[in-house]
Amino acid sequence: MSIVFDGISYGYGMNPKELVIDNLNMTIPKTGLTALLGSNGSGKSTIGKLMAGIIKPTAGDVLIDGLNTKEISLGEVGQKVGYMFQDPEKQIFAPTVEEELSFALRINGYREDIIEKKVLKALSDFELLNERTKFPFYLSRGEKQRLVLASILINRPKFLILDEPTTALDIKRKQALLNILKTLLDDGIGMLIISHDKSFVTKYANRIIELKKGEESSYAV
Ligand SMILES: Nc1ncnc2c1ncn2[C@@H]1O[C@H](COP(=O)(O)OP(=O)(O)OP(=O)(O)O)[C@@H](O)[C@H]1O
Repeated sequence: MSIVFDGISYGYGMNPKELVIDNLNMTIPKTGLTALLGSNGSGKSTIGKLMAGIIKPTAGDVLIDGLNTKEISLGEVGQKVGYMFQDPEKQIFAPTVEEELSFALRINGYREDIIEKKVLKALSDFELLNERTKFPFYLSRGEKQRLVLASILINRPKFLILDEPTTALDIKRKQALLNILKTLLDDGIGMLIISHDKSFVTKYANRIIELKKGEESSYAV
């Protein structure tokens, strides 16, 4: 079980000389924590989006458990890989916290009593019980982030990509997030964390990938 980048190139523009990722080959194990580090603009978020199937490679293939992201739907990728954007606000759509949590379950046809149970557990696990009926826009940044994480995890993906999860979190909130991630890792959920915050990610990372202009050098820790 792994996520494989097989000869991946990606460019946002039409000019082939302006590739952000140029013939990248790497395998990311489906368990443990992989940290993806690199300077601004080196292509970290682009790699995250390629892994989550949000964008498709210009050349090469991204294989998730052997399935090519070009050949499966975004929904199918989403059942395997959850992706938390750099800015959590960009992925909150529902008018209340509980509807944000139940949205995907309803689409996937779960019974109402099961949805109720799952939503209650998520609210409790992520300390959002008091926010249940609130308009998500008014939540604090930390609460928004917990809501997004809870909404992703309620669909039970096997792998999680977190893009700069510690931006704007204070030390207490960073520790709270680390505790959540540690529990997920112990439950066997694999993770890729994109970050500038080396001290945060290296705390639990099994493997570090450093990106330099779309080339990777990786080492185990
Ligand atoms: N939607 C887009 N359209 C055009 N160019 C883009 C787009 N998104 C990213 N880029 C460019 O692609 C390059 C890589 O961006 P990416 O966001 O993947 O880097 P990053 O390593 O995550 O950067 P940061 O650490 O600043 O978040 C940058 O030069 C960026 O300007």
